[in-house]
Amino acid sequence: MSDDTLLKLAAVIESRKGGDPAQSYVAKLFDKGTDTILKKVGEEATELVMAAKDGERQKIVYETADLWFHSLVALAHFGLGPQDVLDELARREGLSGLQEFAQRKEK
Ligand SMILES: N=c1c2ncn([C@@H]3O[C@H](COP(=O)(O)OP(=O)(O)OP(=O)(O)O)[C@@H](O)[C@H]3O)c2ncn1[C@@H]1O[C@H](COP(=O)(O)O)[C@@H](O)[C@H]1O
Repeated sequence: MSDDTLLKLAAVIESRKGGDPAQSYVAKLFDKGTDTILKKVGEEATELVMAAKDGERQKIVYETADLWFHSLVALAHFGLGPQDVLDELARREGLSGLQEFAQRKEK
């Protein structure tokens, strides 16, 4: 998956806002709202942890894809997108983890 794939998927997700929940899984999530979307993010994170504990490499990839996908839905729900996250990661480039941590404590 390239940055482009993330951006294209985000555009599809955005296009599902107000769509028919019977026709689209993403439209169904938007229709159900914040609690359902955040619950899915939590579930997918847990499934990833369980796959990682089992050490199943392909399952780890599969569950990470589910987590990234549902995170994109959550971002869209809050009026954000993958570019916002990519910008934040780019901002951190070159900072050591310790510098990043120190900056956070100042906020
Ligand atoms: N990448 C995904 C994607 N990954 C996972 N899923 C769905 O996420 C759900 C995963 O949840 P679970 O594993 O918990 O399975 P489940 O118990 O059946 O899920 P729930 O119904 O309980 O939520 C499944 O229903 C998958 O189909 C996805 N659904 C859609 N996409 C992308 O989103 C696009 C738009 O999808 P629609 O809105 O359905 O057209 C698609 O073209 C895809 O590119």
